[in-house]
Amino acid sequence: MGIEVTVEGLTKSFGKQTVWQDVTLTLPPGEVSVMLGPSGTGKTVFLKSLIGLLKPERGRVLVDGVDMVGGSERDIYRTRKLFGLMFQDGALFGSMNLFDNIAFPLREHTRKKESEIRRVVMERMDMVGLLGSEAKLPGEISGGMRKRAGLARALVLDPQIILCDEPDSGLDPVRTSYISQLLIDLNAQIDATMLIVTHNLDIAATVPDNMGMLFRRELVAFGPREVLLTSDIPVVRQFLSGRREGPIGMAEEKDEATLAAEQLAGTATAPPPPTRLVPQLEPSPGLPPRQAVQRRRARVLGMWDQLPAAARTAAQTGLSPVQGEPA
Ligand SMILES: Nc1ncnc2c1ncn2[C@@H]1O[C@H](COP(=O)(O)OP(=O)(O)OP(=O)(O)O)[C@@H](O)[C@H]1O
Repeated sequence: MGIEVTVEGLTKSFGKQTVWQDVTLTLPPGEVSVMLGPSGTGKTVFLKSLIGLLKPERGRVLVDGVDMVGGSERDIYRTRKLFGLMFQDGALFGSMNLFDNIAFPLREHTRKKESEIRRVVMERMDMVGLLGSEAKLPGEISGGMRKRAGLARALVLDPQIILCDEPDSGLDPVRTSYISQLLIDLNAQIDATMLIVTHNLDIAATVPDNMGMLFRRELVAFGPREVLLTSDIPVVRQFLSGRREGPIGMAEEKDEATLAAEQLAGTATAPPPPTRLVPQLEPSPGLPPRQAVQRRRARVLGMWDQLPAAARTAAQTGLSPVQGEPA
């Protein structure tokens, strides 16, 4: 099962610019979470802070008993091996074919024999639908294939936590649907804790168990998908409905005058949240059920009293796949 990631009071600045402050959340083990937020709100900086590549000034990131912010370099380096990272562009080496790109972490970090490396690489290439493309160079394949290769490479060290930075960037809607399904299928197969950073509304609606949103240097919300998808927090509504009306402007925040004009015109708010949610994706036929589903069900029922009424209503259908409604 994937490992829990606990973030406590995290604050990151570059010089005088605070990217975000006092971010606190827990990524539940084996569940899929998505972090949303307008461009420039520090989502990539957040991912890099989780693995200790960037150092926040305050707060802790606890992974398997190690603080990825203040722990020793030795502990951080060792714990980083529990993570698989998929960057926006796949971050592949242009001069290496796909096989060698995907084999790279195994050759770098393990003493496995070439025969074993071949077995692992082919298995992961099969998982992401790239068998037969071993000899291709990154420049010879499509953006979607590069992303899948990046994902295969993120998987070779059997990560217990997977971080994906904008898996949809540069992909058409159909390829994005395939990537969404692939992420759910991977979760069913390896039960890893996953955090996906994205702007994509389809991914947000169909993939995660939990969602969060960064805006104006704060974590606006983080919780079960039902809470965010039915939220009436203006910035969350605006983002999820993809409208201009609301607090997010072209330069992230609208100025006071624009907001006041919208209030006057009665266009300041996004439409109300939906009452029924688009169902979350299921693993493809033939794959095992996601183990996270039952754990999450128990977790959400445990916080039932604290959930807003709209989230409870939305959760009632989604949380009762077997029988009976949560009380
Ligand atoms: N190494 C760095 N040095 C200085 N500033 C940085 C550094 N890395 C990121 N930033 C700044 O931090 C802010 C957040 O950047 P980040 O890339 O995390 O945003 P994002 O939410 O991922 O954006 P997008 O959705 O457009 O990818 C930006 O203002 C960026 O310029």
